[in-house]
Amino acid sequence: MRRERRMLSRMGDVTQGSRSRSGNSGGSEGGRAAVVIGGGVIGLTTAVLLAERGMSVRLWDPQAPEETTSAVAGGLCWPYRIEPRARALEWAVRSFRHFAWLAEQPPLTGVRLVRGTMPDSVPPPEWSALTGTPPRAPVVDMTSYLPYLLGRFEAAGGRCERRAARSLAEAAAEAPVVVNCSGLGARELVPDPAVRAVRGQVLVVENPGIEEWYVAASGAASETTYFVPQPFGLILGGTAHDGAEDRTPDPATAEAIVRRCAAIAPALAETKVLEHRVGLRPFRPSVRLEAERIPDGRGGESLCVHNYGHGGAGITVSWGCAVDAARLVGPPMRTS
Ligand SMILES: Cc1cc2nc3c(=O)[nH]c(=O)nc-3n(C[C@H](O)[C@H](O)[C@H](O)COP(=O)(O)OP(=O)(O)OC[C@H]3O[C@@H](n4cnc5c(N)ncnc54)[C@H](O)[C@@H]3O)c2cc1C
Repeated sequence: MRRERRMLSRMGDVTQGSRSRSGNSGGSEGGRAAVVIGGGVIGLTTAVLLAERGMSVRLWDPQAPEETTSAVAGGLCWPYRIEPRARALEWAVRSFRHFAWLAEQPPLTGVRLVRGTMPDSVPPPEWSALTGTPPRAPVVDMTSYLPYLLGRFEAAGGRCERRAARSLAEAAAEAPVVVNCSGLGARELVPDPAVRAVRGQVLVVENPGIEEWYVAASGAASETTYFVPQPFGLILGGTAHDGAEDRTPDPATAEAIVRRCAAIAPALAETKVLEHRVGLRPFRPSVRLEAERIPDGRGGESLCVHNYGHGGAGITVSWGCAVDAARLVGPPMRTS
């Protein structure tokens, strides 16, 4: 755990944030208390960081991690379908460093550094400097990684509660700090009409021996062609349909994905399909990562830090965004 703290402090000093002027003290054992809303990769990562800084953190989500959009993701760390580009790149670069460290313990974390090809895109120099040429990027097995994050959160004293926040005020009534990582749920919770779903469909197939990832995806195209090797099979993708919300896999779409991938790797034409998956990317024209003060329902105020709208790159930017969210939360101990 000490090594993890050292690693995070190298990513950015998270103890120098602004001081809270919260009227709601609600801490435990002298530390400040927080409710994190949302247990996908964004909420879990942020909750880990806050709990490891000594805050008393409760994580609210009516769903288990394996039911989230985060569990559907291909798991390749690459800044795709996320805005604003420049900030996303900074978050991705900082996250890369932490993922590279997690990749030193792949069976535990589910993170590996894997070589691949992206024929259609010229990555920004900051990204190429990290990934090399040809690129070697983090590939995250979400079936291992989400439980790893959960274990790390609980080891740091965090508590998971299977409950939905009906409003931000409900959470504010229970803690001086609320961190809103509700993804697509922010549409209703905030409410924020700028958040919209970008539907993605993928398949998991038996891997005929492919060890490198391949991605042909332009930012705006609704059909992409990619495969990502994972320990449980090869993920084939994909689609990106703006505003579509049907979570049922479409057989014709699945066939078209296999055809496109087989045009690149012919062995994929005959491979056995293990699973169909659909997820809704929580897209926003600009990720919302900022703080505001909200009423706590008792005449005081709580600090609310928003961290949502990460579109097609939530895993890729998760650690960088969590560090910025922690800065906005401020120091772990109560100061007023
Ligand atoms: C097909 C597909 C492939 C993808 N591939 C990649 C990839 O290779 N690399 C990458 O970086 N990204 C990828 N993504 C994008 C990535 O999955 C998302 O950006 C990421 O999962 C967003 O994480 P999140 O935690 O914000 O949202 P989610 O995982 O959706 O979690 C949000 C959680 O908030 C909870 N919630 C909502 N409202 C409330 C409330 N009122 N109270 C309590 N809880 C609430 C929900 O129940 C949910 O569990 C992919 C997405 C899809 C669909």
